[in-house]
Amino acid sequence: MRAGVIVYPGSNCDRDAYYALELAGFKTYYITTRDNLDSFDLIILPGGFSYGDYLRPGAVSARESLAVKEFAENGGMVIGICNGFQILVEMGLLSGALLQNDSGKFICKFVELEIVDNTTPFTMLYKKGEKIRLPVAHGFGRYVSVGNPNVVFKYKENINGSDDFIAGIYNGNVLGMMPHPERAVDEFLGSVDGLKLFKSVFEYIRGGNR
Ligand SMILES: NC(=O)CC[C@H](N)C(=O)O
Repeated sequence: MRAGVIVYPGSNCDRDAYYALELAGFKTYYITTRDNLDSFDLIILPGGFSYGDYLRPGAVSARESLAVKEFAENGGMVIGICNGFQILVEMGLLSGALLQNDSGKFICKFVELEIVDNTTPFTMLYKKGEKIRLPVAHGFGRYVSVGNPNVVFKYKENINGSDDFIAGIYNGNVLGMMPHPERAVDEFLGSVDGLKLFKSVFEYIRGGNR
């Protein structure tokens, strides 16, 4: 199973994502938006400050990620984490918007989350209602929903003012989430709760559901 981690100018979680994907069993590659994506089973848009977060976080990257959009629209699996989630929303692949935290401050800490939906390709190895601990690190994580997004994760405490405590949503084959599962895949990182996410999607693809 082949996973591609898109490296934008300003990405800073690409190596963490690579490490997590390899642990879950993927053969992983660093790629750019100009690479051919046809041979990949999964594309990751990692966290960071792509294009310096100008004009809004994810705004510039979204407009140079047409190949990712096409990949997702053809049914390819895509995960956007933190800045990657911001890019997916700016691309219109996921609904809503990610605005500045209600505190106006950057938040960097472990938070508790609830698995709201374990029927997705990304969460099928978790239990419904399971509580997990993942780190967050964002200044623009306040999710404002438009329509009825499919909620996958909720914060236990509303750390950033998101509508309905929403921390992550999905739409078929596309997942976006503000917390960082790739930074919680080994005991020395303080939590292993993120690993099951990458293993879930690995198992899903291996089952021939691509
Ligand atoms: N860790 C990240 O991906 C940071 C996300 C984003 N640039 C923000 O500050 O909101």
